[in-house]
Amino acid sequence: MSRTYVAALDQGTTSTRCMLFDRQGRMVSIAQREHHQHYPRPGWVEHDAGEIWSIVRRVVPQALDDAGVDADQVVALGVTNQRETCLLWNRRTGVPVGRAIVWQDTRTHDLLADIAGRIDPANLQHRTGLPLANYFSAAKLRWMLDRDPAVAAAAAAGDLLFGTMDTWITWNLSGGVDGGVHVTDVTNASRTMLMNLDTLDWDEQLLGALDIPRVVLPRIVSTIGTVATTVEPLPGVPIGALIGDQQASLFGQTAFDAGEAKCTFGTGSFLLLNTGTEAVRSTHGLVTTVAHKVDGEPAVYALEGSIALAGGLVQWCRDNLGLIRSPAEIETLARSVADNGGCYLVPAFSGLFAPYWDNDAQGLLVGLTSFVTKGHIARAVLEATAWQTHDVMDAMNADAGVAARSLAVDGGMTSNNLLMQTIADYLDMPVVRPMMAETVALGAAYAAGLAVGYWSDRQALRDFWRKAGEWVPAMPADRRARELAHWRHAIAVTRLWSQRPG
Ligand SMILES: Nc1ncnc2c1ncn2[C@@H]1O[C@H](COP(=O)(O)OP(=O)(O)O)[C@@H](O)[C@H]1O
Ligand SMILES: O=P(O)(O)OC[C@H](O)CO
Repeated sequence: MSRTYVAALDQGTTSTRCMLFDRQGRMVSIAQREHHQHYPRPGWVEHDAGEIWSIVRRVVPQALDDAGVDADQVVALGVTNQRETCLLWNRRTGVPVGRAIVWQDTRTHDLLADIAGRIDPANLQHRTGLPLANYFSAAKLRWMLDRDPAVAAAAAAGDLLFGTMDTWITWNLSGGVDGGVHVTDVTNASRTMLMNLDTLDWDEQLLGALDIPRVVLPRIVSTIGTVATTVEPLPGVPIGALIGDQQASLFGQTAFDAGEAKCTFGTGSFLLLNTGTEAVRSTHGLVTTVAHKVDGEPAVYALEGSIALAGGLVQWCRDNLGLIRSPAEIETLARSVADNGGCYLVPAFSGLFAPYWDNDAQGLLVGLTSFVTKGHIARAVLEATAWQTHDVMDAMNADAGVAARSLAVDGGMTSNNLLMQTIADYLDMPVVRPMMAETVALGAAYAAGLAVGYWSDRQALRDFWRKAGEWVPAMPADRRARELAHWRHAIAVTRLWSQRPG
């Protein structure tokens, strides 16, 4: 009998990758391609959903070809995705209405006050687990409908379909205009600001208040459970799981049980703590979200500290400032100096997310003197990620009522040893990285494999987890306290700048 595999499709903010995993949880192939980032105006970030679908059609067969695997050896496919990014498309032609609006986009800023007038933000937060912010999909959808009355009319008439990237890809994978399945899973739906956290269905009060026609919305399904069968580019494979990428990495780190956490450092950074079947409402600026749901079982929830900009700031140093030629160079540059030289950077490019939720904040670089070199700025760039992680961990500990003892990490930035050490120092706790750093795809594969019985239980998956690196805190407490005080002051100055005259 030929060997079988599970495929994972990871549609991220910067790229789309397809990976194959074997029964031991080992990655046997990977095919990856970047898509274009469109910045048509300040604060606007868009993706071309058609380009993303054409990339999916290339990377899936490529991953199989590279491993010499036939389609009938793939027992299941898991789809994972950048979350709040969303679009509308025509159900008869399959053509998107404009570009997808990306989670980092802030164009809906002025709409937020209007939404706050339609529904009390505290009520909104209780229902959805989310603070009123540009980040989530609801305001983006409202913006698309407001932009063009013809779009609003077509949506109300049922001619358009709405979706996050899991929905768009699944609809296309399962046949598109010829019977594509229009679904999203609970983890992605929990990022739209339209799903009720307790009923796990679209919230009628919110749809009414935001004037969203229910007919455009996908059906909400469980995370783990076959929802459709692929038609192309890989025919006849059960789609066993849909799962938001941060929830997928929680699953890939095998943080299945309440009390287990992880932090992923990619374009942004996302710290998630599994809270079990209880949807814990944060009182410290965190988001309540669905971690996963097995079909027929209660949902498992998580508390999340979302940081908008982490590795994306490193890319900005490369692309906009020309400070470095590759992300890895930021470490070399930062190591050229002993410390930050008094320089602090608050990367509030999309406002400040957790735990501050300041939609008006903009980025800030403070402490500049003639002494400061680009090495100090590189340090400040890395420290910004470390301090933001510190702040969300503080909030997490306060909400959970217990202090975490260590932090499991993954994502592209974890190859930066200086950053990992700085995080251990600032959080004053050990940081551990697993051998398999592609935890997002791994989590989607685990979820899809469990759905079709490829793996019989989760314990087998836990046994695959292997530690690859560990960083232990080595910073004197008085230095940490001094640096923290400076960082807090920089945050305060950022928030003061938010109140600048219009
Ligand atoms: N050595 C490094 N030091 C700092 N940042 C890095 C390093 N390597 C990669 N990155 C950052 O990590 C991000 C890519 O990680 P990845 O997990 O692939 O992100 P995403 O899933 O958001 O596309 C990029 O933003 C890049 O700038
Ligand atoms: O694609 P990533 O890894 O940048 O993740 C983006 C998040 O899902 C945004 O909420």
